[in-house]
Amino acid sequence: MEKSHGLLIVLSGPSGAGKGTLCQELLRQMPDLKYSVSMTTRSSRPGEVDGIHYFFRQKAEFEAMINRDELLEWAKFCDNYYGTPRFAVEQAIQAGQDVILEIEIQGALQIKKCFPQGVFTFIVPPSMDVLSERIHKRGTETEEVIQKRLATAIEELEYVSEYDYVVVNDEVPVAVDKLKSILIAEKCRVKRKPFVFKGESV
Ligand SMILES: Nc1nc2c(ncn2[C@@H]2O[C@H](COP(=O)(O)OP(=O)(O)O)[C@@H](O)[C@H]2O)c(=O)[nH]1
Ligand SMILES: Nc1ncnc2c1ncn2[C@@H]1O[C@H](COP(=O)(O)OP(=O)(O)O)[C@@H](O)[C@H]1O
Repeated sequence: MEKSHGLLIVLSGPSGAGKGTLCQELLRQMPDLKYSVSMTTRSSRPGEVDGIHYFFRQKAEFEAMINRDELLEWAKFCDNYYGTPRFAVEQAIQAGQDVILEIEIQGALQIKKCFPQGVFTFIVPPSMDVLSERIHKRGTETEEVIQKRLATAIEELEYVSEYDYVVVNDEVPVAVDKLKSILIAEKCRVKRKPFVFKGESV
């Protein structure tokens, strides 16, 4: 059988919903899955490593990448730029590897336009109180930034209907099992429209 393209999995959800936690566990359990390392202009948090968690870049460099069309999608979120480097994702999918993108909604909607065959999954917390509690406990942002993110979260929840799947992150193992089930089912689909990459004709 001819080798098919990999899956493009898009994971979104409010800040503190648990995307990073679930993604890390999913990658541990599914080591063939490739994590797309995003580019951002925000400062690194303690423990975050350039090139592993994000590519941390200055605004000018980020804007130059936008101008060279080197980002598959990008968005401004809470005063910083975030974007997906195009090359690594396209190369992996073309090689048959499944790729996971952990991105916010504006970016996910851009991806949906160019790759509607992606698997769009939204992570939600069990409640807004739990979200607030988790984001405070994480302790990585100032109170001002936390409040901005919680306000943004309420707007973000309106977009669940744009996604194919929604997973409530109550218990980590349960939510990870759900994500795994989604991926396994998606990989068993009989029909999927092929990806058309930049510069290729349909
Ligand atoms: N559009 C887009 N959003 C991204 C990208 N990388 C990360 N994000 C999103 O940007 C938002 C802020 O991320 P971050 O500053 O790491 O905060 P956190 O979600 O609270 O851990 C989250 O919703 C991320 O999913 C990207 O490449 N593109
Ligand atoms: N199911 C869960 N139960 C309890 N705490 C969780 C759960 N999922 C994530 N957390 C914690 O909540 C905080 C936010 O999770 P994180 O993965 O950083 O969210 P996001 O990447 O969506 O911003 C972290 O401190 C994480 O350890």
